[in-house]
Amino acid sequence: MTHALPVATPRQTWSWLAGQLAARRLEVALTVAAGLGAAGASVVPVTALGMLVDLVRDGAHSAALVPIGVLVAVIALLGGAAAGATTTMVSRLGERILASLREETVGVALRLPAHTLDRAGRGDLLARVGADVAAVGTAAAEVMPTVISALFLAVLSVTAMFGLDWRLGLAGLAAMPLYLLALRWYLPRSAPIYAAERAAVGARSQLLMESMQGVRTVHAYRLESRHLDAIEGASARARDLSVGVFALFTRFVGRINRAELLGLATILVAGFWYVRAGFGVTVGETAAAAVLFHRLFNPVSMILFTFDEIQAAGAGLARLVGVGTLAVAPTGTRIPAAADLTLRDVTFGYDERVPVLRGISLRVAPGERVALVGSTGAGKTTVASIAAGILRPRTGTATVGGVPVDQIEPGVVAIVSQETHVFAGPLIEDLRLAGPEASTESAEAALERVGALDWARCLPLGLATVVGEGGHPLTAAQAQQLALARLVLLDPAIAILDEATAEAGSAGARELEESALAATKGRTTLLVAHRLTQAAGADRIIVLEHGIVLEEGTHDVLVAAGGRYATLWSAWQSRC
Ligand SMILES: Nc1ncnc2c1ncn2[C@@H]1O[C@H](COP(=O)(O)OP(=O)(O)OP(=O)(O)O)[C@@H](O)[C@H]1O
Repeated sequence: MTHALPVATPRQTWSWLAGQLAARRLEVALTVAAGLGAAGASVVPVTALGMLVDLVRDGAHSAALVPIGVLVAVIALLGGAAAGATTTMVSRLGERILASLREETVGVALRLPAHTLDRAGRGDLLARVGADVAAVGTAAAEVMPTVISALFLAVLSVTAMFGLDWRLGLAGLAAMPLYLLALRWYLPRSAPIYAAERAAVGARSQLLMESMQGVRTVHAYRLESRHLDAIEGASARARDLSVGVFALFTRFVGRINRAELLGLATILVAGFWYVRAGFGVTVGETAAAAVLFHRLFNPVSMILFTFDEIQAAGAGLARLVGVGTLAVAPTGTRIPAAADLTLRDVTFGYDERVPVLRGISLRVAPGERVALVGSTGAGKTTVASIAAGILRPRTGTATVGGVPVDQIEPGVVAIVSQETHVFAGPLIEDLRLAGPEASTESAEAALERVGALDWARCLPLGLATVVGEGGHPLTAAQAQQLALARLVLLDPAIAILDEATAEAGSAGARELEESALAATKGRTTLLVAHRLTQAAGADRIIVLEHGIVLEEGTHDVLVAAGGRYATLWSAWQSRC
C-alpha cells in the first residue's frame, strides 16, 4: 500500500503564494509599476495613431504631425526599457520564490521521519524537487513575465478603448463572454489531466528509481523484462496523458479564434455605424479601437495558451507546497543528565496490521556495550531506529537519561546505519559533516582511531581526494570506516551501530569490528550484531525474536543456558 505525499489544496497553495508575495512587498510594487509603465507605453502610440488618422482626414498641415511622431518615439523607447525591466523583475521574483520553496521542501523532506519517506516513496519526492520544480521554474522564468505583461497590456488596452469612446469599449467587450466560455470549457477539463500527467510522471520516476536501486536483484532474478514492462506501462500512461492534453488544447484554440473574430468584427461594424450615424465617434477613434483590440490578440492568446503551462506549474506548485504541509517534529533541544538508554514497553509496526515490535523493554547503562542479536526480521534494525529517534514507538517510550529521544538535542545520540552514504566531495568535507569546525588534525585523529588514516593518506590527493558519486571509489569497508570516523568526530554519548561490519565480508570484518570497538569506546553503545564475535565481545547480549526480548545476559551465561543464543553461537562457530 502506498501513502503518497500530500498535495496542497488550491486554497493552501494561494495562501502560501500570497504569503511569499507579502514578504516581498517592495519588490512586488516595483514590478507592478514597471509592468504598468510598459503597458501604458504600448497603448499611447495606438491612441496617437487614431489622432493622426483624424488629423489627416481633417487636412491638417504636416507640421502638426511631427510632435505626435516625436512623442510616439520617446514613449516607445521608455516602454522598451520598462518592458525589459518588467521581464527581469518578474522572473527574478519568481526564481526567488521558487528557490525558497525548493529549500523549504528539501528541508521538510530531510526532517521527515524516514518511515514516512519510505512509505511515500523517495521517487515521488525526487519528482517533486526535480520535474515539478522544473515546471514551476519554467513558468516563473519564461511564462510568468509574458503573462503578467500581457495582463497589464490587456487591462490598459480595454481602459484605453473605453477612454476613446465608451461605446467602442463596450463593442470590444462583446468578445469577452466567448473568451470566458472557452476558458470555462477548458479549465475544468485540463486541470485534472495535468494533475494526472504530473502524477504519472512521478510514478514513472518512482519505478525507474526502484529498478536502478535494485539493479543487482533485478539481474540476479532475471527480472529485467518485468521491470521494463512496468516502466513501459508507466511511460505509456504519461505519454497518453500528454497527447490528451494537447488534443484538448487544440480544441481550445479554435474557441479562442472565434472570440477574436467576433470582437474585431463588432468594433468595426459598430464604429462604422457610429461614424455614419454621427454619434460623435471619429474614424480615427474607431481605427485606434480596432488596432487596440487587434493588439490584444497576442497578449490574450499568450495568457490563454500558456494556461496549460501555468496549470502544469500550478499542479507542480501544489505538490511542492503539499510537502510543506507535512508535520515535522521540531528539532530537540534537551540535554539528558545521564547517558543511559532505555526502551520501555515499546511496540511498533510499519503498518497498522503487522506488529513488528511487541513490547520491548531494555536498558543500556552509561558506558555499557549491549549487542542485539536475532534472526532475520526479528526487529533488530527497528529497535535501533527507535533508539536513535528515527522511528517513533507506537506505544511505550525510548529515552536517554529520562528524556524522550526525539526531544534530545542533535549530537547526543548517533547511529551508524546499514546505509552508510559517502557524500560527493573531498573526503575531509565528508568527515566534517559530523563536525563542521573540525580541524585537519582532529579529522586525521578520527580516521586514525578507526584505522582508516593509512588508506586515506594513500588516496591520490590524500584527505582532499574527491570521493562519493563520480569521485574516487571507496570500498564498502572504507565507507563504513568513514562513517565510524564521523561518529568519532561527532562524539555522541550514545552510539547505535546497526550492522556496521556487515558489508565487509569475512576478510575485512574483523578489522571493521576493531574500528567499531575503537569508535564506540567509552560510549553507551547499542550494537546490532550479525557477526556473533561482535556480540561475544559485548558487555551484555539481548536476543530478539519476533519482536520480543527472548533472552538477555552475558555471552557466557547465555551459552551456558543452552537457549536460542547458544544455538546461534554453536551454528556460528561451526561455520568458522
Ligand atoms: N520500511 C519497512 N517497511 C515495512 N516493513 C518493514 C520495513 N523495515 C522492516 N520491515 C519489516 O519489519 C520486520 C523487522 O525488520 P527489521 O529490519 O527490524 O529486522 P532485523 O532483525 O533487523 O532483520 P535483518 O537482520 O534482516 O536486518 C521485518 O518483517 C521487516 O520485513
